[in-house]
Amino acid sequence: MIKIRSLTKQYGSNAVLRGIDLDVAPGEFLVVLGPSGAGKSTLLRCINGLATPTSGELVAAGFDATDARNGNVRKLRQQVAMIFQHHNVVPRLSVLKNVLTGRLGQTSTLSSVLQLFSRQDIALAMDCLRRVELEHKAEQRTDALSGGQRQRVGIARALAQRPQVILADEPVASLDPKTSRLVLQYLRAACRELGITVVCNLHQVDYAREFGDRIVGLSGGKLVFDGRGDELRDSHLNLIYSGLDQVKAQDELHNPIRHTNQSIHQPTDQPTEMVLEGALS
Ligand SMILES: Nc1ncnc2c1ncn2[C@@H]1O[C@H](COP(=O)(O)OP(=O)(O)OP(=O)(O)O)[C@@H](O)[C@H]1O
Repeated sequence: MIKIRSLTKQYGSNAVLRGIDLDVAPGEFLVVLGPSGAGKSTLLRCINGLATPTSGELVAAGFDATDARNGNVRKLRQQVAMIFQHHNVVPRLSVLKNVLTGRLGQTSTLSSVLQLFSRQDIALAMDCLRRVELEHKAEQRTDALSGGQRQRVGIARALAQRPQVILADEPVASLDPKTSRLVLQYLRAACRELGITVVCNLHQVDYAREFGDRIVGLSGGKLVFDGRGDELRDSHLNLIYSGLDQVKAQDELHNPIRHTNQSIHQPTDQPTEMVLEGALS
């Protein structure tokens, strides 16, 4: 479902992703672990076209994610939904309307502008709300919900897109442990039932072991672990969380980054918030 080869991403002289090779199978729940600044968000942003890779190959849901042309990115994002740490729901809209915004990419421009949704879209949105057990809140304003409930609305919105892939960027970072597990349970159950592939960035090793079919560890922009939760040992965690300097030093020794030969993209990628605001205006 996702195929990544020799992927690099540089922001100016900052080499954030340094040669990622990764395959994610259809229906797999993959967790990405790594310290702050390891490049986890950048990896997800490359997968759904929010950031343009500097070099390498990246195919997601059948689309070439290195092709930054508008038409291609739009089609890619229809198939690759995103869930964010801060929910990114619109507080003043009802829960149902928030979920329906997941259908905007599939409706005509006029319908989107007028926020006209078909009966099928509304039925689909209600089904997505049922999967996160929030159908009884459909007509409530979203700002009346708790943080955990808002994140469940975020999951329902992603599901309403009917994507092949969901990318979740630290979806439980601002939630308490009990709520975090509940949210991850909803995400995993819905994706299992619908056969959706998930790539989920997490900071919590326990949740990674509990929910991930597979875990990859990212450190200094390189993958330093790839295996099942029960294969993840303390030595791997040391490499993931303390190995930043070693990984970079080894890389400079064996595979120096050729700043002169690469096309270096300036940090002009679209911020996440802008994309969402654009979809709702
Ligand atoms: N748009 C951008 N412009 C310039 N630099 C960026 C941009 N986005 C990310 N970076 C840089 O890329 C590096 C990796 O950031 P990224 O957000 O991918 O890390 P992360 O592993 O997701 O961290 P965290 O766990 O804190 O979210 C950081 O040094 C960051 O400053």
